[in-house]
Parts: sequence; structure tokens; C-alpha cells
Amino acid sequence: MIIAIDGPAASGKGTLARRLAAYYKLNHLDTGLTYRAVAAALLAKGLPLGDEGVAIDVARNLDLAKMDKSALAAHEIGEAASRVAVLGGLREELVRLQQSFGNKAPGAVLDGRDIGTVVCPDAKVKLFVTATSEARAKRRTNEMLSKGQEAEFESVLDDLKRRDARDSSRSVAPMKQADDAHLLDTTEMDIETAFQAAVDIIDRALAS
Ligand SMILES: Nc1ncnc2c1ncn2[C@@H]1O[C@H](COP(=O)(O)OP(=O)(O)OP(=O)(O)O)[C@@H](O)[C@H]1O
Ligand SMILES: Nc1ccn([C@@H]2O[C@H](COP(=O)(O)O)[C@@H](O)[C@H]2O)c(=O)n1
Repeated sequence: MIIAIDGPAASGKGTLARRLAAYYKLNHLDTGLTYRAVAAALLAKGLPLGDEGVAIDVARNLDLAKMDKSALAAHEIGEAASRVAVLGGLREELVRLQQSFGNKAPGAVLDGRDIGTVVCPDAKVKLFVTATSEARAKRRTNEMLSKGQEAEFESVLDDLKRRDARDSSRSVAPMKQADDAHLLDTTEMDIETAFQAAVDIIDRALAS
């Protein structure tokens, strides 16, 4: 079984995907990490983010099991990831990798921007998780402050808006809600309430 979760930056889709994977005993892949890993490699080599040849090379050698979430978590890497994510050839490589992860038993929860539309269009259940830009910026600011990083609400808000605009307007696989995805707006929900709402949606879909 595949559960597809998409949504804008800091909407809580990763938190939800991890918990749902544990609850339904499925594998989990945060596909954003694959774009972050490619961006981080380009930055480390001092290469332009538009260098598709090198980006594809990095993608071909990417070991999903070795992606280090905490090393890739930096705000700047998220921004760089969104800039490499416009490269069509790179996306083809990463989508292949993500699909083969999803095809392994017992199935998986994948979260990203194009899971329901491109990576797993036949997923059993699709969720599009969102929240207002302000709620998301507040969550991300608090997250950064709690890790001892500097964060200023207005600047985090501007960054999220810019990244969402780039992700939803690119010509290849733009972020969007799949026609058959369930919308889950978590603006007024805490993590536990959002998880219970997601389980309700999924259980109803599995029973139908
Ligand atoms: N419903 C919620 N209420 C309050 N805080 C939340 C909620 N869901 C997630 N969070 C917190 O918001 C922050 C962002 O969540 P998370 O990393 O899951 O988002 P994301 O959509 O995966 O982000 P990204 O696209 O940047 O990977 C985390 O600190 C998380 O603990
Ligand atoms: N399926 C996906 C996942 C991610 N991206 C791009 O990567 C950036 C970073 O993603 P995070 O989820 O870790 O924040 C994101 O802004 C997208 O540009 C993607 O295109 N498709």
C-alpha cells in the first residue's frame, strides 16, 4: 500500500508521514531529502545549482539509506533544493529512485510535492496537507529557535512564500493537490489532532 502526502513547506507533512508510517507499519520516504541531498552536493562542490549534468550524476549515486536528515535540514539547503528541483532531467532520476522505494514490501508513505500527481499517481490514499503561510512560518521559526538557531518570523515567512511560489509555478511537476487527494488544513490543529484526522481519512478510504 502507498500513502501519498503532499503539501507546501513546513505544513507538517513530514511529521504526519513519519507517524502514519509507524502506525500502518509502512516504510517512509521524505522525498524532499533527495532534492536537498543533490543541492547540498552542488553547494559543497561550489557548482551552480543549474548544473544539471552534475545534479543527475549525484542523483544516480544517491543512497537513500545514507541521507542524513539533520545535515540536510538547514534553511539555505531547502532554498537551494527548490532551485535544483526545477531541473526536469534531475526530477526523472529522483522520481525513479522514489518509485522503486515505494514499490518495496510492505509499501510506503512518501511525502513531497508531486507524490500524488507524478511519483505515485495510483497511491491507495492521497493527502494534501496545508496550513496558512503564517501558521507554517510560526512553526518553522519555533522549530529553528528550539534547535538554538537564529530565526526571525518575518524573514522565515518571506522565504516560505518565495519557495512555495517557485514550487507551484515551475513547469515540471509543480506542487499541486491531486484531483483525488483529500485536503487536510492543519492551521487550527495540533500535531495529535492532525494525525487523528489523517487516520480517519485513511481508514475511511481503506474501508471503501
Ligand atoms: N499540526 C501541527 N501543529 C503545530 N506544529 C506542527 C504541526 N505539524 C507539524 N508541526 C511542526 O512544524 C514544523 C514543520 O513540520 P514538518 O517538518 O513536519 O513540515 P514539512 O511539511 O515536512 O516541512 P518541509 O517541507 O520543510 O520538509 C516542525 O517543527 C513540526 O514539529
Ligand atoms: N517531491 C518533492 C519534494 C521536494 N521537492 C523540492 O525540494 C525542496 C525541499 O523539500 P522539503 O520538503 O525538504 O522542504 C522543495 O521546496 C521542493 O522544491 C520537490 O520538488 N518535489
